[in-house]
Amino acid sequence: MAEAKKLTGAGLRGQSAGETALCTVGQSGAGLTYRGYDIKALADHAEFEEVAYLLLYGKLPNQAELNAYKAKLKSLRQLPSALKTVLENIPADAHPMDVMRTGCSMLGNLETEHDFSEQHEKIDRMLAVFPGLINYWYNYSHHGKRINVETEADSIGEQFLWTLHDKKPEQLHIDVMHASLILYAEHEFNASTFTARVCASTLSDIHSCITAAIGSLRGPLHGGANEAAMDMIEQWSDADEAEDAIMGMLSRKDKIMGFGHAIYRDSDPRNSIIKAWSKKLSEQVGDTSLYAVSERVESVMWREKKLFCNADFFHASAYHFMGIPTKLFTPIFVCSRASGWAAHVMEQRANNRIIRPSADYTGPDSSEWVPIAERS
Ligand SMILES: CC(=O)SCCNC(=O)CCNC(=O)[C@H](O)C(C)(C)COP(=O)(O)OP(=O)(O)OC[C@H]1O[C@@H](n2cnc3c(N)ncnc32)[C@H](O)[C@@H]1OP(=O)(O)O
Ligand SMILES: O=C([O-])CC(=O)C(=O)O
Repeated sequence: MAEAKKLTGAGLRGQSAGETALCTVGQSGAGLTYRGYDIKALADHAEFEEVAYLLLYGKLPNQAELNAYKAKLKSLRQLPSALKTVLENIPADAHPMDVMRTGCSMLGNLETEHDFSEQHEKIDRMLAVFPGLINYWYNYSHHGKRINVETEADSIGEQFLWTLHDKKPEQLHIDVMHASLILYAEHEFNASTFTARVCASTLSDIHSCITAAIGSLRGPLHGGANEAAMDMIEQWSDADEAEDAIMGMLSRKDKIMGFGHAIYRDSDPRNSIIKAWSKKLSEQVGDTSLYAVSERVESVMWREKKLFCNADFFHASAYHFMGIPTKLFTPIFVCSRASGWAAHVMEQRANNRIIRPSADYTGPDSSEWVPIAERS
């Protein structure tokens, strides 16, 4: 069994900041479980909605419960017209994560959570709405098209692809989306989830918690790494060119996006799963460079730095092969992680104390007041 990574130093590394029954990350150096279920079993066998239900309702659904849950999510997809108006006013060059953040916040204005007894309703609504929300904005701002978001799609992943391309997606792509959304659904006290929990600890409303988490996920050191990885790998036309470029980046001490992890030591268990899907998709589209480039970057990073791909790296090529524009990669992460964030918000609310750590003061001992006219 691999040893767990030694966790010390800045960034609260290695400090327990609370309890959770939702997820374990890297306890044996590599593993990932949601409520005790291994990530590989979930990604191999479950639909995303089963996993969302597991996180949000505490158990795997039976068939009748799953059918009812999916039917409910399907019935909650429509976008309020005031939300459409807001989306239509956001420019095409806005960052799609800013669109998600604004869209979530606007939904909170229109359908405010007045009482925690409404939390499940509000969460299900967000899960149902998010794919259509981002793709409504994308299609309107980029193609001048007002799409119908009330599709016949059977799942959240299918809904994302359907509303993006305005047509029913093929089965392989739906299968990839289930696996991808499952891999991204939950990850213990990562930065965005912790953000959601800090917000929840003030007894704020669910839309504020999720909006805050979206802002936190946006950064390239967290969810934004899948887009940054794509921007990097698409510059190279073959594996040798990629190797030369990576060697140069390492010599300049550049960060290589999609590699490394705050908790895992020698692998991220999500990588081999999304990598296998990326390979399958590359074969389907007849790709001759991007997958080979990605594999070479992976082997050079391990050879040179013992750094491994995290969940984001092979998501880049997988999403690209499905015709998803790079700027929409991180919003897909939101469509998935909203389930984990919301489960953490509910867990925090159920056993709450306001999160308020201390700081080690490093400023001056004492400063003497100087009237404004005498200041330099
Ligand atoms: C879904 C997700 O959010 S997964 C994470 C997505 N983020 C990325 O892919 C961004 C690239 N990766 C990183 O920036 C980091 O690995 C993080 C933010 C994920 C983790 O950060 P940390 O916990 O501080 O990393 P860690 O302590 O393991 O770093 C050890 C050393 O490896 C280096 N290192 C870590 N990751 C990378 C990388 N991707 N490229 C180059 N060097 C790296 C660090 O700079 C550090 O070097 P130093 O000791 O000389 O300062
Ligand atoms: O756990 C982390 O720090 C980041 C991560 O992989 C995730 O949120 O999925």
